[in-house]
Amino acid sequence: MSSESTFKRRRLSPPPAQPTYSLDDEDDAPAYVPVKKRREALLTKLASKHVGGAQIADQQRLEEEAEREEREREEKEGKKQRTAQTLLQEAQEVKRLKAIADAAKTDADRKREEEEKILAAQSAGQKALAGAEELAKGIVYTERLTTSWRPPAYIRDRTEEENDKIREKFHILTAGDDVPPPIPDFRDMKLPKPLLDHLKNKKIMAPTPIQLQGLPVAFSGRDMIGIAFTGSGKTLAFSLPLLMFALEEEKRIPFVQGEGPVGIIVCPSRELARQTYDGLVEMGKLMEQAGYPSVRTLLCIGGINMAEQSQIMSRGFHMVVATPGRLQDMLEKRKFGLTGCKYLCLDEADRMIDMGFEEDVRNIMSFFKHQRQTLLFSATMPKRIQDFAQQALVQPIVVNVGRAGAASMDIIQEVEYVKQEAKMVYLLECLQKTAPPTIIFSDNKNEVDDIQEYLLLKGVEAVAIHGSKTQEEREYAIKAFKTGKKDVMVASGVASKGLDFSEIQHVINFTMPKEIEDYVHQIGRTGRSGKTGIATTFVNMQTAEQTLLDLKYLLMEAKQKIPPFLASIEDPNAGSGNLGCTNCGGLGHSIANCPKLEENQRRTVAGHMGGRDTGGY
Ligand SMILES: Nc1ncnc2c1ncn2[C@@H]1O[C@H](COP(=O)(O)OP(=O)(O)OP(=O)(O)O)[C@@H](O)[C@H]1O
Repeated sequence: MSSESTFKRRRLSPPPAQPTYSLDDEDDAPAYVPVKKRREALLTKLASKHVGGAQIADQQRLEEEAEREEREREEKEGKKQRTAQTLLQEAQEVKRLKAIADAAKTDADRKREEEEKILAAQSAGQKALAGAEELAKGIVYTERLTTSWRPPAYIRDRTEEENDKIREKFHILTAGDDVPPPIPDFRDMKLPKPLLDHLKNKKIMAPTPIQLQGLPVAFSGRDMIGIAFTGSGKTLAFSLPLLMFALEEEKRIPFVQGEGPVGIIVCPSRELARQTYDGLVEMGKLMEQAGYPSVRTLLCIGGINMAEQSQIMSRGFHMVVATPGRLQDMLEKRKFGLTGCKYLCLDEADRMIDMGFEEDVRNIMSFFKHQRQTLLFSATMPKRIQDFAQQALVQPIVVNVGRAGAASMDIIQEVEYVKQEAKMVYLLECLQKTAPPTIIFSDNKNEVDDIQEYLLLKGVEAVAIHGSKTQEEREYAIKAFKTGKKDVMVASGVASKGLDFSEIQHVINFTMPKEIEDYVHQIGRTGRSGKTGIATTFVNMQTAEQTLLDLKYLLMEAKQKIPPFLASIEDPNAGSGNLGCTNCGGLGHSIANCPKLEENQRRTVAGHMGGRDTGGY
């Protein structure tokens, strides 16, 4: 029932009189009083008074004032109309200009926009790289961590222009806020003397570019993405800060059973983890001999009996070097926790994610109970991975030495056309190019075995590693090759990624890897720490044209000889401003036809069941 039917609406008091305005009360006057009326009112007012000279002046002033106000009001009204008109015109103008711009857009612009969309779509389905718990609880760290480390005063006093000059000299690009200064001398990094002596003994006299900028960043506690060529000394750039941090913590309060670690380095392969572990143990021992506190490192990789590590576990340990699978397993079984852990480094981070360890990494991150310093390192770091990894980092600094995905300039790259059936025989001839040691790569486990068998038959001392070999077999092979007992190692790419064998003379890619990033990592086993090496790659009809195009551009970038059959491949995107693939970094294609995208999709569907060697981790 409506209230109207019950109650008669009745006016109880007379309506308020129409508001009247006086000139004395202009402040309260919300409505317009025509100037004519105002003038009349003013004259009436003045007429009622005695008119003297001053009053006439007053009158004139008041009249002028009234006129001015009128003018202003008219102007305002006009402006309002004009504004409305202008906005409309503006909108039309914007539309017109956009149409012109659209028409003028080059194919390259349109392509770039298209690529950005593909990249965005790629990332859209991707969960942020952060711990599951952090993601679930929406924990976001906004403040960067700080440490007590400071560069010496004379370095702190350098101007930003001076710092930029140093970076320029070493071809270092940085991104991020408040980037710590580059330090081109180990002595200025406040390293303890035994460590400085150790570096000198290893003929490590001056920091490499990734070290001279990466170490100050890491010592300062900052999150970081470090990108530098294969063999450019990245391992030291993330191992030294962890060692220093461990020493500091042990010095503060000695660790007992059940305590630690303070930091973790995760590597994509067991061999790479062992290599990093060996380096840390060596430096730790050296420090202990020099009277510094004892710091302990746990190796946590698949294929080894963890009982061997029980002695370390029983004393409390400071550092862990691990592969993702075994580390996750240990954490889930509560063999140790990450409550006090503040340092996480992912070596070959992009590889790890590409190899399908993304979920494992996320799980590992969720065992951290506090904010950590997170560092990602690799020779190749496609933008896709950088963008996605940024979510796990706090105000990160990107340190980039050369283009991500570029090959080391210390490698002579030779690409040869060899028919499939002629490969084995030609391999023997190819081995003569240099003295040993030589590494031969193949992506296929069976082919690795076949090559080794053939070489053994021909009297070549060869060992082999791939994901299906037992841990003992792998360790034996690496040791025999490293110590020079064997001249040749035949390997699947994954099993030997990131391994630092000293003085490899020659890398032979028996099969050109489908992805150019794999090629960069594989040839990167030679030409390390400033020495020159040779890489020979066999290609033939079976090599995809796009892969060949990527290779052609990479050779061009590295100023290498381009064989005629590569030179003759035409780039369908030539001249369209193609800046390479934002997904994998390949220069010969765009993201729209990136082989890696296809591979990722295939892997998602197949659940890592492909025949390709994933290293057995
Ligand atoms: N400042 C330096 N001066 C000379 N040699 C160095 C220096 N730093 C490291 N090295 C040596 O260079 C070699 C390669 O280093 P490292 O394995 O760290 O390279 P990397 O950048 O990790 O390569 P990859 O990407 O292939 O894993 C090692 O033998 C190391 O001892």
